Amino acid sequence: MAPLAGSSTASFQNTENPKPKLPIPEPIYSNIPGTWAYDTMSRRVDEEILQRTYEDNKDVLEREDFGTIRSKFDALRKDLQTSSKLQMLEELPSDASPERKREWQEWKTILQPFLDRQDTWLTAPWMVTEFYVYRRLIEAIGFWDQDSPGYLYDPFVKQKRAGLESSVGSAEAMLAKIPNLPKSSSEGINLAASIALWGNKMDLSLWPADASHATIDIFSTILDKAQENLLHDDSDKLAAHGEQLRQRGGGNVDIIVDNAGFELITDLALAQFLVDSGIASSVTFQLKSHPTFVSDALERDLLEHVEHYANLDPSIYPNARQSGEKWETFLKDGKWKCNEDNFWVQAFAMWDMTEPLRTDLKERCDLAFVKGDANYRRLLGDCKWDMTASFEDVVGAYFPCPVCALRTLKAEIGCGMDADQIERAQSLDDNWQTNGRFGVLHFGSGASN
Ligand SMILES: O=P(O)(O)OC[C@H]1O[C@](O)(CO)[C@@H](O)[C@@H]1O
Repeated sequence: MAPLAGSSTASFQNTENPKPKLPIPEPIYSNIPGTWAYDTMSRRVDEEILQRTYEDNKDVLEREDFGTIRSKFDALRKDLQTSSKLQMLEELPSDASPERKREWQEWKTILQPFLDRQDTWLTAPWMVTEFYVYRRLIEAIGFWDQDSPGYLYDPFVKQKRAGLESSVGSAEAMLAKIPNLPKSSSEGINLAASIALWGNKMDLSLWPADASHATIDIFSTILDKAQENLLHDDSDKLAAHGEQLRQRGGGNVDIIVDNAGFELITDLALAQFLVDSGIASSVTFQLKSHPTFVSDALERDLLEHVEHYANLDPSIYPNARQSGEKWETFLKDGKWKCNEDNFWVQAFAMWDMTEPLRTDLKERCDLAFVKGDANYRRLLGDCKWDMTASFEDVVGAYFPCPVCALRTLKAEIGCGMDADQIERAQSLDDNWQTNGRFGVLHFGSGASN
């Protein structure tokens, strides 16, 4: 089934923000059988992700006081199973805080064009519906409702903890490398970035975690294949920019974080290197404001990861323990900061970044690392760009500051890859766009206005 005529709304707000330099193509829809987007929205989210969420939270979901939450959770699953029409989020109580009202209004802005068209879960753009699943889950839980038994309840905590525990074995070997990386040559920043890039392969929404891998160093094998599996590599540009920041005494670097668990440990390792090398005088972790996409990290996850590592047994995990202690100091000294923002859990294209976040990045941030597949999809507005279209013209042209995307490919979307690399990946692997085997490192200079 082709997308509905006139349904190409990739940009949900009419902001004055700078836009990509090239004409914006159609977004991805999830109504074409055989595509990964279709499988995700018609089956995977309900049968795998929400089913596992139910199993992980069975003890609370079957409690009497969770009755209303359970009904809303089941209703969400039913809506997905029947691909019903989208509906607006529930109205807020009149005494809701300005923050909640604003967040609700932003979702209204996102959803209204598709509510007007009576779109279903499959006919609205994929990015909208996939983010909306998690927002509906948060609504069902009553995550922000102080009177709800689900107040601030994280349904993914069990998986995130398992991911944290199983990260240690691989992380011990990886963290041993970080203090020894050369600080002023491109080799150091390139290896630290490569570690954070390939950390994105270890994604719990695709490959659920269990603690049984806690002593196995799987990641070394992944890193061995890093260069071979990279389909675009701007690490020279990244290193040159990093060196400029280092020479002027260090910049403000942000990491727009993706998954908790092993990937987050690789982000902390990157941030450690950035501070130790003098490339960054401060690192801000941009984190999700509510549980989403199963494994995406909140501030509390980050703090829990740091604490876990700082308390590891030093006779078994000396390097991981030492890093954990160092990370605690960075947080205490204010060299590392955490910032949660609703924008990171919304389906806006990144060129429609909301305020005050956009102005903050524009004025304060000297380099933003954008981690993972879902964030990358948003960089591209989840639109079907020509895969060879330059990253600078698509993202570098509008992003509010210099930007480096570190992504393993998990969705049928991309840009900035040479045709011969695309052909190589196609010939090696039928599922090259979605199975996380291949990665890209893109650098964009950012909009000047
Ligand atoms: O954790 P990441 O890298 O953002 O990956 C999550 C993304 O991957 C997928 O699971 C597949 O595209 C999406 O559902 C989601 O956009």
